[in-house]
Amino acid sequence: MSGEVLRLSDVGVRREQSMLLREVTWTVQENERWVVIGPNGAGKTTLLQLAAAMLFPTEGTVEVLGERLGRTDVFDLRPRIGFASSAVAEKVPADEKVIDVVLTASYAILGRWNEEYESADVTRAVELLDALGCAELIRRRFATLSEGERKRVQIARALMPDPELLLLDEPAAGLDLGGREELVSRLSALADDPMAPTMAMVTHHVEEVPEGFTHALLLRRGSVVAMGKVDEVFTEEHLTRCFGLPLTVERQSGRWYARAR
Ligand SMILES: Nc1ncnc2c1ncn2[C@@H]1O[C@H](COP(=O)(O)OP(=O)(O)OP(=O)(O)O)[C@@H](O)[C@H]1O
Repeated sequence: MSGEVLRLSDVGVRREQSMLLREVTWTVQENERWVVIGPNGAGKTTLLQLAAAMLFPTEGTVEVLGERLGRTDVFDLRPRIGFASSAVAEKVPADEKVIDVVLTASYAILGRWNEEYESADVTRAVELLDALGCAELIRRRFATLSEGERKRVQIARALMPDPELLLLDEPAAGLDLGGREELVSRLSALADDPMAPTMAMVTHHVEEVPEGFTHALLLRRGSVVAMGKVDEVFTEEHLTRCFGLPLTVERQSGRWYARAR
């Protein structure tokens, strides 16, 4: 794999008359932690779905973990990728127990049936839930959890198969201030963990970028506005262009803040 986890070359995604992404070229190296940021409708989820091998490009090429989409069996590739998104969470059966939401990721399925799990799998699921502050939720039904609790369980599920690439689509969406801050701090700890997989996270807000994230890609209307090291990308000029309004941007104690000028 030569240290390269993702390579998109001149990628376009077309749906009917619209280009959801155009001429996107993006490379992610092993151990990098990326944030993909942009306004509503910029194409962030579309980009993450390509990285998750859930979508094929209309133009250009996508290589994930050394495998070229269109020339590889995505059913072999997907278990190597941890993907947490509200679209995945919506597919969890209403009466599924939290422990099973995490355990079933070993088979890349949603909804426990008659599969057998080794005790090592159960131990790993419990440890991951514990690390994400969900130890007391293990026997609860997923449908009864709060939004913040669900987000943390989804991240535990995404980590369960020990993925080489972890993709998080808006992990802090819908959380209150306390929930957001707790999640950002857990993601920051994960970003600092040298054993954690390469990561890419989608968000609308620079305030949600955890300390320890190394790179950023700014998207607007399907095109890349800027990409590279976070410090070089999160400038007033770039973020103003990305969100289409004049912004003041500050960094304090490793976190970023933006407001309209
Ligand atoms: N099947 C489709 N046909 C036409 N347009 C589509 C289709 N799917 C998505 N789009 C449009 O593509 C654009 C990009 O969608 P995408 O979900 O990737 O954006 P996003 O940056 O994740 O947005 P948000 O921040 O609002 O979640 C949106 O304008 C969306 O309406």
